[in-house]
Amino acid sequence: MSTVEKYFELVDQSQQQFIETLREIVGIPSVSSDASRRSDVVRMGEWLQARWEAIGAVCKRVDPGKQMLQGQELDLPPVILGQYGNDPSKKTVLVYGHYDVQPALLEDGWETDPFTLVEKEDKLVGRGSTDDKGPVLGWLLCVETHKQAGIELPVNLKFCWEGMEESGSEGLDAVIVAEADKWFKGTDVVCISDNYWLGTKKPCLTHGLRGVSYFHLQVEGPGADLHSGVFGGTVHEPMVDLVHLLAKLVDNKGRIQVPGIYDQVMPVTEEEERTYEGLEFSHSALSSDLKRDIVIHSDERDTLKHRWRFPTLSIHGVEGAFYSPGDKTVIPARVRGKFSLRTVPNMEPEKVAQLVTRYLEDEFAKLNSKNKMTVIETHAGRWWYSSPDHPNFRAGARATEKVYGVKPDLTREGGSIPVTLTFEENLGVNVLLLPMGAADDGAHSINEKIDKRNFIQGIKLLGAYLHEVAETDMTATA
Ligand SMILES: NCC(=O)N[C@@H](Cc1c[nH]cn1)C(=O)O
Ligand SMILES: [Zn+2]
Ligand SMILES: [Zn+2]
Repeated sequence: MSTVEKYFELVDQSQQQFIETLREIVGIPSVSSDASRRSDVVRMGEWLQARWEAIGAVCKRVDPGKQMLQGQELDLPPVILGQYGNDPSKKTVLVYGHYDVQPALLEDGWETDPFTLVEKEDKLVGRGSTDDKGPVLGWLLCVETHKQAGIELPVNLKFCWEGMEESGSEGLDAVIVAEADKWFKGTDVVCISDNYWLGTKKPCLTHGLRGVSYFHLQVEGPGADLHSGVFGGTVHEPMVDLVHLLAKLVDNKGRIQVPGIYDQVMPVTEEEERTYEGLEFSHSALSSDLKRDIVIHSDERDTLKHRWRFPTLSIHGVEGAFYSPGDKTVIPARVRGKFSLRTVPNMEPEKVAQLVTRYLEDEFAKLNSKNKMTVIETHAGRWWYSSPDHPNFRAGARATEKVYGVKPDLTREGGSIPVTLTFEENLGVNVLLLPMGAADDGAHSINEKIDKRNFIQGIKLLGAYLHEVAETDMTATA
């Protein structure tokens, strides 16, 4: 039996124990966007540091500074840097993941408490199970299992765990820039497990991500909320202005209405057209996931293009609006609409912000409103595109074949992990995205889950990848 097979066998034997550990960390509600949960985010980072140190990793906790959140000044959660092994004859792999999660409330529609991991048939349901606690834990369990089995890790492992990814990775870029020639020195390749398969059956490797530019559109009117019976029709209502402006941003076919926004978008080439062929992706599976057929496009390739390589604009919510049950006849005094654009090659965030702001100012001027409008860009992360023709991807493909017995699809992703580009640019090495979860996991949604199979096979995949990297000449071109 080869060392990798021995590792696989031990992973299989440890399944229930691995699930219990996932249960423990899903139970830490590390929601980075909620000031009242900040101590839980920090606790989660400290949990990871303690567990890695317990197996002999050398860790460094970096506290990246402060932030203002919900009117409070808070310490940003720690970035946990670490190193396991320091053998100059081995390659060094840097892995990244995030230990914070999206908010989740039972009343959002969860069938069970979001922060209690529930085993439901073949699923492990709980906030963070797939995004990104399952994969982050996967790396730890992979190394712990090697140690327990007496199998030498074939590479040196560096890691970087952050607690602000779901809130724009505030503070992280500065840490990476500062540590590029220090903590991260000697890194040969980077691997990130924080995205999903295209479908539910076939694994994939990912070589592109969209960027994200997030905006708050604030409209301020009277000094306090007003009675609509007394003031309706006699004052400029902030909500009326806001709804009008939000409706001007995008049409119901997904076409962004901001002039100039498509000018920087790279045209589709014939070579790119071919990359959409033969992928595990279908509208019927997508509609069944969505529980209703609400897909805009009729051609599957168009859906993928609008997910991967065209910009999109989504409206997320309105702060300050009346949203409780009942019929309160209020005119809200100040409202903030929140929306974001997903950006693609070759869009520049600065240009996007300029176009969006100018357009909203022009549209607001047409309203002749006496309210005050402000456009605030709260965070922006850049898109990333890389050629999959690199030995790091070949190592990922071989590992996938070993675990799943199929060649992985090559995909891009509609979501954003801005740190990917920061690593690539500052460390000058290739980055592979190696997802663990499947398309129907419901990341950011209610009832988020990871299939037991993906979790367990995923832990094997991460280990197999490290063994493949060790045997791959990272300087060889195809
Ligand atoms: N798994 C990656 C992910 O979910 N990324 C977030 C990043 C983000 C940006 N702003 C807030 N969160 C995403 O929405 O793509
Ligand atoms: Zn994530
Ligand atoms: Zn996420």
